[in-house]
Amino acid sequence: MPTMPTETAALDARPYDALMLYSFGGPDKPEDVVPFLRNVTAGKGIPDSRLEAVGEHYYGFGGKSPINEQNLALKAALEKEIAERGLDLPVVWGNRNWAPYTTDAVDELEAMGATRAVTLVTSAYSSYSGCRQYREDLATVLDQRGQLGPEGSTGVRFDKIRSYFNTPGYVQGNADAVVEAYATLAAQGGDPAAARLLFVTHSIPATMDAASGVGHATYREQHLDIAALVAAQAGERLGHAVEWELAYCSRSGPPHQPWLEPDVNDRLGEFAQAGVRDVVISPIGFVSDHMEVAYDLDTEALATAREHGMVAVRAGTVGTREVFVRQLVDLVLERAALARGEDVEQAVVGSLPAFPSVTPNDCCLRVHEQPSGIPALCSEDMHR
Ligand SMILES: CC1=C(CCC(=O)O)c2cc3nc(cc4[nH]c(cc5[nH]c(cc1n2)c(C)c5CCC(=O)O)c(CCC(=O)O)c4C)C(CCC(=O)O)=C3C
Ligand SMILES: [Fe+2]
Repeated sequence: MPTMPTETAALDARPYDALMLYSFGGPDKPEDVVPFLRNVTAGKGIPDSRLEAVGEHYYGFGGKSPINEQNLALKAALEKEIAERGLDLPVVWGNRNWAPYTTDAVDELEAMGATRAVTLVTSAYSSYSGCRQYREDLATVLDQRGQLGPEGSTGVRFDKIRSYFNTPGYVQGNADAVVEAYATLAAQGGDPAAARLLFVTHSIPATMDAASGVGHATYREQHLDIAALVAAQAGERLGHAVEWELAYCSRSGPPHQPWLEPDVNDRLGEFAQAGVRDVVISPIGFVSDHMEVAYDLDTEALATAREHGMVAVRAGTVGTREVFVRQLVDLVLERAALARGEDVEQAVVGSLPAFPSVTPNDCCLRVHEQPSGIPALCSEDMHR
């Protein structure tokens, strides 16, 4: 193909002819809640009591999770950024647990004649839940469609961009949101200079955290690495030191099973006991204000803080912030250059290296050294 100057930008996404935005999914209406929860929890050993409670969280929001609209907004923002760069890369959206499902996205890719897609999952960190589970589900769906061979897809090929928690755009987007939250705290009569910064992410079983550390830092370590950066960037801009720590939300699983701790509510209680009155909560584990944020933080954790008489503000998620969307498109182009075999400089921040986009075969298992037997795409053995 001749490289005419007007086509230069458009060629940058080669070999990809589509971008797949791949997310969790959530119910759109009350009738969806139970089937959605069944999809999420099939074979996961989550107690019925927890499922009933989570169902109530959704019903409290009219049976509708905000996540689908947030993904549509992210899709639109990506399309805009892609168009502004003169790239020809249609975006399709699919979810693991609700419509449009993974298989719907594959149908759409086929209908548009795509042959090789680059995948962007809406999880910034590497663990079973944010990395391998997506790759397993994609392989399983291809298998159900009769499109899985020993090296991966025999139909549309799928690559993925690397985990992006330690990229400049992700960290800056979170730091911007934290700075804004400190201003809100001051406007609400809080004392920003005294406020603690409590980062929050999704708790996972301790065994899953251990398994997340094959070939790279664990899920917990990934958070600690960039939390330090977000706090330092925010502190510099606020003009005072920021004391921070990491807590967890949304624990499920049976009570005897260890999950990452402390729980955000427990930690807020301890803060109150220690005389801390002002808190900024930064949900660095999540990319949008979906139910885990809207319920577990905005409803539950903020109520806990109020009960203790604290002034607490929840910082935003990166959502569709420009700095984040630009970063995602940069990562798509970086992945494309890697696929073309070019030498590319991978932008990273913090002390950890760029995470792999073709993972070790035993990357992010549910349990260390216990392969599920379920094939997972985008690994050394299954890179198609
Ligand atoms: C690390 C992580 C993220 C963050 C990364 C990312 O953002 O992807 C995340 C995101 C999300 N989790 C979500 C919802 C749920 N997660 C559940 C259960 C679980 N999550 C886990 C982990 C994670 N989950 C784990 C280890 C379980 C136990 C089951 C298992 O071992 O796999 C359950 C079952 C009930 C319950 O146990 O709570 C639900 C309903 C939604 C949708 C929200 C909406 O609808 O707006 C989103 C974005
Ligand atoms: Fe979850």
